[in-house]
Amino acid sequence: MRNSWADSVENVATENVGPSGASASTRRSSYVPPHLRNKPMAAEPLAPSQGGPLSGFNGPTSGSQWGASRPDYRRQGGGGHTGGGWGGRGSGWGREREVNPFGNDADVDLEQSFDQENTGINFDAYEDIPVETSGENVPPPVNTFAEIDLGEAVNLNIRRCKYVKPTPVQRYAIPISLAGRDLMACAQTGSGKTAAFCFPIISGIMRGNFPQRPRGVRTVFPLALILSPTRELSMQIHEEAKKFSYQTGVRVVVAYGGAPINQQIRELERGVDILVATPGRLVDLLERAKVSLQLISYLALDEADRMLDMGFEPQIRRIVEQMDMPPPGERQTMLFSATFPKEIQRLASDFLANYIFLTVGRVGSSTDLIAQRVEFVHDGDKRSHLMDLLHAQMANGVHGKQSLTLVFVETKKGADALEHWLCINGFPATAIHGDRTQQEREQALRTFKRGDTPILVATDVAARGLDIPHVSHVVNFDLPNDIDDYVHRIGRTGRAGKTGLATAFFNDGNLSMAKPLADLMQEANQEVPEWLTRYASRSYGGRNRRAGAGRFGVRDFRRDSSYNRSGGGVNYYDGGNSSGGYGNYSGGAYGPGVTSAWD
Ligand SMILES: Nc1ncnc2c1ncn2[C@@H]1O[C@H](COP(=O)(O)OP(=O)(O)OP(=O)(O)O)[C@@H](O)[C@H]1O
Repeated sequence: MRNSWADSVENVATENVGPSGASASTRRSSYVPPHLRNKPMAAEPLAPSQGGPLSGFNGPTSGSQWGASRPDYRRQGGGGHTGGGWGGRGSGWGREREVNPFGNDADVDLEQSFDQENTGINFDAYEDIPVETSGENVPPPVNTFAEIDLGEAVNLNIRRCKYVKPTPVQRYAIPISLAGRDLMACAQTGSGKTAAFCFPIISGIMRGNFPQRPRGVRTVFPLALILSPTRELSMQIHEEAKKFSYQTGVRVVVAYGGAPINQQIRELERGVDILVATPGRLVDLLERAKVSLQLISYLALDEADRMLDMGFEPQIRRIVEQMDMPPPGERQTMLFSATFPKEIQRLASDFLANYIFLTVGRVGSSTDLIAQRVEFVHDGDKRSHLMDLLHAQMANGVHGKQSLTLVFVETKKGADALEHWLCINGFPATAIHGDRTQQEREQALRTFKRGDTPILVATDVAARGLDIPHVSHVVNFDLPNDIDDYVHRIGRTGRAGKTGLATAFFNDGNLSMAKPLADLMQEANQEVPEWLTRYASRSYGGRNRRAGAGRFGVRDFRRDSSYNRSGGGVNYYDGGNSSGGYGNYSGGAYGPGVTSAWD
């Protein structure tokens, strides 16, 4: 029996994070799940018996790791999966047929080698990108996928994805992760971070021998957990991870709020290796003892700075530190984002052990692929100004299925009102925000992606991570209050080496953004209007992470002279190196992020 959407209402309430940052579920803090009862909080984890993330990957040149087949362990736990054929890679799903995530494309071009260019991706755009690593014994980067031993099944999927060579963040992050190292990675929007954490996790699970999962319980024991801040981003990561793990025998399941939890539980019970989840729904599943984190060997936080800011931190700490997940050092932890304020780095370091800090491109910078314009527009003139932009786009043929426009506004009400106004003025539009049902949110994204409604009006719920092809123009109808949010918003265009345009409407209500915006545009070699420079030079205050930051924003906070670990001042970055020029970071005040329509 399928659950109705009404069933999920209660779960939505549980999932949503209130302005205080506490979810309904976190308030039920006295509840102890059955599998944790009579146990100390930090239960001793069942360490992977061999081949786990810390057990000696010999580096990209060490030959194949693919001798042994995977043990048939999944039928012990979850209780739901009865099909055979879990053991072999590429053996499909036993009696359950694995859906081909590539559709009809699955079998094309598999003979082609990685050397053959077959996509329109402009990798030259990334040629001179500055890269910096810090930490001990940083593994060297690779230049090609062929240099990395990800296994034949994953290699086939990389070809099916038409990835010809690794992006810069992948070149550095994948060898680091395959070597079992913890990683805090900062790379520009649209530069392929999802694959950078998925590939090592999938190949690690394929390579590893993990302990048998307990029999006779209905709790499931994933081996990897990927957390992301929004439902749509979790769904997207799930879709990507399914492609990367097609016919590997690695099973990926997603759990997010706003959708029926019972359906997700049934899906989990059929077996799960990699769980992709939003924090609120995961806490719910943990409290119901449907999921145990005892066997987690890999933890990835996408949009990690967002996950650790004021809105999410308590939930993340609860999941990572107060349930049954193995501690840092016994699991491998990877944090990824395009922005990483120093205060967040400091918090994040609690989750990591002897980690490597990697920056590809200037930390928190926008990519040069995005042409940025800023225009002075009074609030009352914004609609007609937007209309002018849209008419000009149409006149230039830049409108329609191949040329989507994403318009960011500050409030949910504002999103609804602008969507309505655009529609009645002849511009098919849709909207996405936190007050819409999950069905409506997904429908809005679908019609936008298809180009049926080539304009999407969105709150910040769509600001991070979403990879929507053909978004050619991002309009900041209302500017955010935080420059990092601006970076993520405009990053919905100019992805994977393609170019894009971002237009911001600025007025006296955005004074605190003047300086960070002018600095950011300058960094990205954009033309800064004189009037904005004048506003910036008046140096309005405001709670901005980047206010006062040096030219290249934040870098590894351990490099600060004030950083002192255990009073010993351990120098964690001696082994680091950099290519490309970084200026000196001169410190920046991080203020609390503005929580809005997040999951
Ligand atoms: N090696 C590659 N070759 C070609 N395309 C790639 C490669 N790696 C990733 N991509 C594509 O690049 C696009 C952006 O990737 P992804 O969504 O992982 O970016 P991201 O860095 O996570 O962005 P954001 O910071 O916005 O979350 C996707 O469409 C993805 O399929």
